[in-house]
Amino acid sequence: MPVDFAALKALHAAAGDRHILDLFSRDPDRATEFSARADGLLFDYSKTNIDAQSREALLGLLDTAGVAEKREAMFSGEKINDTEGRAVLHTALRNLDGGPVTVGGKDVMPGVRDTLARMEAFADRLRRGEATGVSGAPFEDVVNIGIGGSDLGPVMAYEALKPYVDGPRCHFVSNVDGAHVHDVLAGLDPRTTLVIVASKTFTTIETMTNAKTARAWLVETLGEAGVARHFAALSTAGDKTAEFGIAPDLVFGFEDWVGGRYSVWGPIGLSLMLAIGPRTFTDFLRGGQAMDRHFRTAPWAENLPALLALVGIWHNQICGHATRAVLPYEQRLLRLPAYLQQLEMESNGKRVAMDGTDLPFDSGPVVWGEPGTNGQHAFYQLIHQGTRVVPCEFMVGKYGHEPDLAHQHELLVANCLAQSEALMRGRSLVEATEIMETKGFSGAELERQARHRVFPGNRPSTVLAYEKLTPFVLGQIVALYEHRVFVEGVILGINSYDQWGVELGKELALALHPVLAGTADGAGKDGSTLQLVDYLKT
Ligand SMILES: O=P(O)(O)OC[C@H]1O[C@H](O)[C@H](O)[C@@H](O)[C@@H]1O
Repeated sequence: MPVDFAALKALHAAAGDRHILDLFSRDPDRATEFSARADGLLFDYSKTNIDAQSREALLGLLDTAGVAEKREAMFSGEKINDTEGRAVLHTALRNLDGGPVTVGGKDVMPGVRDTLARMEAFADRLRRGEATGVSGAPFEDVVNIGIGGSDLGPVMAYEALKPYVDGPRCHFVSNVDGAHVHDVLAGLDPRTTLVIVASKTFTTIETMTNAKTARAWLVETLGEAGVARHFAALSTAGDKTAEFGIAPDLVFGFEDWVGGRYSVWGPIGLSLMLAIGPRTFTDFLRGGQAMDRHFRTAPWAENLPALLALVGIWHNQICGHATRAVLPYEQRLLRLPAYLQQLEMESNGKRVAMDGTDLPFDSGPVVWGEPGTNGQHAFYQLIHQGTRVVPCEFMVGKYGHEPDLAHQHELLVANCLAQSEALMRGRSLVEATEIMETKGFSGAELERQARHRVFPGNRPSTVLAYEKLTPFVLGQIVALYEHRVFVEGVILGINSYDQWGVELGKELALALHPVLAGTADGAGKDGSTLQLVDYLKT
C-alpha cells in the first residue's frame, strides 16, 4: 500500500518550533529511549525532534509499506529490481555459514563460496610471494581500475582499514581524465604491479580506456606476455575479459544480482582482500552478515537500519530538509561520504514509483560530508547559522588505532559530541548579548554584534558510536547503510536497484566525442554546446 505522510506532517506541524531540549526536559530517559544498539553499535537519535508519537507513526510506515515482506523477498532472491528483472542479493556474498539462497530455483551459494575460495587462494599465493609477475618478482603494488561501485567500495574500505594492511599497496584509478592513470602509474614498476580491471559490465568507457592505457604501459616494459600474469579482472562478463587477454584463472566473476554499489563484498573487493588478507576480509564480511541478521530479526523499534531510514524520512519527506550530512569523526572514513553518495543517491534518487507513476513526494536527499574535525573549519558555519537546516549524521569510535595518541582521540571525540550538542543547544540572543557586553559593547552596536553571534540551535543530529573501526565494524556500518537505503526505498515505493539516470549523459558523451575530435559535425546541437565544443576542441 502506498504510504501517506499526511499524519506525520500534521504531527510535525503541531510540534511547531518545539525545542529538542524540551523533549529532554520532559523525559529524563529520552537518551536511552531514543537509542538502539546492535552487536556493539550504538545509534542515538535522541537529538532530533522525533517524539514518542511521531516515532509511533514513523514505525507505522514500515507496516503500511510492507517492509518486512519486501525484506524477506530481497533476502530470498526474488527479482525485486523489476525494471531490470534482477534479484538483489549482495547479502548472499556475506552469507558465510547461512543456508541456501535460490534465484530462479538455483542455489547461488555454491558459486559464491567457490569464487570466494578462488579469491582467497589467489590472495594467499600473492601475499606469500608465490603468485608473481613474469620477472619472478613478487607483486608489491596493486592498481584497481574501476569506477562507481567498482571503485568507491574498495577504495573506501582500503582507506578505512589501513591499520590492517599487511599486503601489497593498493592504488585506485577511476577518472577518465588521463591525469589519474598517469599519476598513479608514474610511481610504479610494471614488474611488481598487478592491475585489476574491475567492471561489472566490462564496457564502462572510463574503465576500459584506463585499462587500455595501463595495458600499453605494462606491455612497453614486459611485452604482450606480461598481460596474462599482470592483469586480473572482476566482472560478470567473462567473454569480454578473455578478449582483453586476461587469463581465465585471474578472472573472478559474479552475477547480475550484485548491484555495482553493493559489490564490495565479493570479487570487486579483491584489492582490499589482497591488502588485508583473506582472514581479515572475512571479518569484514562477518560484520556485514551480523548486520543482516540484526536487520532480519530485531524488532522495528530496535532495528538500526529501520531507525536510520525513519529518521531520514522524517527529516527529508516530513520536515522538508533536502540534504543530510554524513560526518565521520574518523579520518580513515574520508571516502565514506563519497561511497554513501553513490549508495544513497544512485539508489533512491528516483522520480517515479515502481509502477511508473510520478512520485507524489520528494525522493532521497542530497548526501554529502567530510570527516570531522576538518569539516568544522570549512562548512559547519552554514550548518550552525545558515538559513537551511542540515540534519547531521555523526559517527565516532571509542578507540583509535594509535594508543600513543589517545589524547588526540579524546579531543576528536569531544569535538564530535560538542558539535552535536551545539547544533541542538544553540546560543540565544540573551546569551550572545551577555558575552558581547563583557567585551565592552553597548547600545545598538551591542545588539548588532550579538545578533551575528546567535546560534538558532534546535538543529537535529544523530550519532552512530562504535568501539573501534575494525574490519567487522566497517562491515556492520556499510551493511547498515545498505539496509537503510532499502527501507527508505520501500517506504517511498521506488526501485532502489536500478540507475537509469546515469544513461543519458553517457549516450550524449559518446555522440559528442567525434564532434570534439572533428570527425562529425554538431548538427542538432544547441548553441551553448556548440560554442563550448568550438572553444574546447584541440
Ligand atoms: O562496474 P561497471 O559495470 O564498470 O559500472 C561502474 C558504475 O557505472 C555505472 O554507470 C553505474 O552508474 C554504477 O552503478 C556502476 O557502479
